[in-house]
Amino acid sequence: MAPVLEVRNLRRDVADRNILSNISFTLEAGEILFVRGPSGVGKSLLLRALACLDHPQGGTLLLHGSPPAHVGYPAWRTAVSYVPQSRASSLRGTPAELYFNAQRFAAQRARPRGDLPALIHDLGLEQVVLNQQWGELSGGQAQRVSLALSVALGPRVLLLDEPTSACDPVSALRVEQVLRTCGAALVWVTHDPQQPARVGGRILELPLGTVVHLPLPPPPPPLASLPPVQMLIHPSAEGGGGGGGGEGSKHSSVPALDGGGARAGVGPAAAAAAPLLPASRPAELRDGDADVDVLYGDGALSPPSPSQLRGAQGVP
Ligand SMILES: Nc1ncnc2c1ncn2[C@@H]1O[C@H](COP(=O)(O)OP(=O)(O)OP(=O)(O)O)[C@@H](O)[C@H]1O
Repeated sequence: MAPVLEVRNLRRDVADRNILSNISFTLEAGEILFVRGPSGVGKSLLLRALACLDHPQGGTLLLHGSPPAHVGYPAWRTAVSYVPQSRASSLRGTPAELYFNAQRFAAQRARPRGDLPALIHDLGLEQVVLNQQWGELSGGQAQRVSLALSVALGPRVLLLDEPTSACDPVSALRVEQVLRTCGAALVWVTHDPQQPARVGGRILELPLGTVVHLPLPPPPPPLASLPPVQMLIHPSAEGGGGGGGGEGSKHSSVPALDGGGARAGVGPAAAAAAPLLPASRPAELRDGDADVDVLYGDGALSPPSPSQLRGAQGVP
């Protein structure tokens, strides 16, 4: 059977400068490939090419044996989901609205979803973050919420650009555990020298593109043994006194989703694409944006219900 993702001799040039060449690897379902290399070597450019957000200057990409043109670009970006390092400053509205709106993309419809409230819990966040404005969230909160939304949308491959860069050490452990068990194959850019050994998998070393196998990691500590983040901030919260978040709140109700008429500014793919989307973006890479226009052109959206957030089925 064809691997989930196959990359052959990928080349990336920017402004007539060659950044990457001859990058090749395959990724099977659920596999983890860390990407390491010095700052500026081309890690983000690699992820963007894998997500078909930018055109590579050479090489072949295959998803289950099919090239992007056969899969279709919106379907490719749905299956191979890029999670940028930091939230796009253009994001408006709340994470719940963004998640709900993303599900209205044609390529996203009728796909199985993960349990978003459970992911929020496992990442050490309170459910209320789903209803806060993006601009009100801290960098670390926004990073984990973005991850939760991306995992809940159930991609085959997650492209992670330093997913723990804004996290405290306990939150980073939570992110690692959620990601390693989420079921998607992962391409994971990291600058943390210990992270690959903690999580396991393989390492793609840039710029040469050498792939190194890692020994099996020790079993991770159970999530329940990690202190909830709110306890680290407010030690007096021990015992769960009414906070409604953190470890004690897995099954606490999702707060009322009062959309308030605010609409998300962009969908996840468009948000990811924002920094490098010149007007001259090739037409074939733009077709996914039609959904964005539909999304913002069709009036006020109903706020998502708790059951919509929870999803009917597990992540594939
Ligand atoms: N839109 C662009 N225009 C011109 N040069 C760019 C563009 N995007 C990236 N580059 C250049 O390409 C190179 C690789 O950038 P990239 O962001 O992929 O590096 P990186 O390995 O992810 O770095 P870091 O670890 O610091 O995030 C850098 O020299 C960068 O300046």
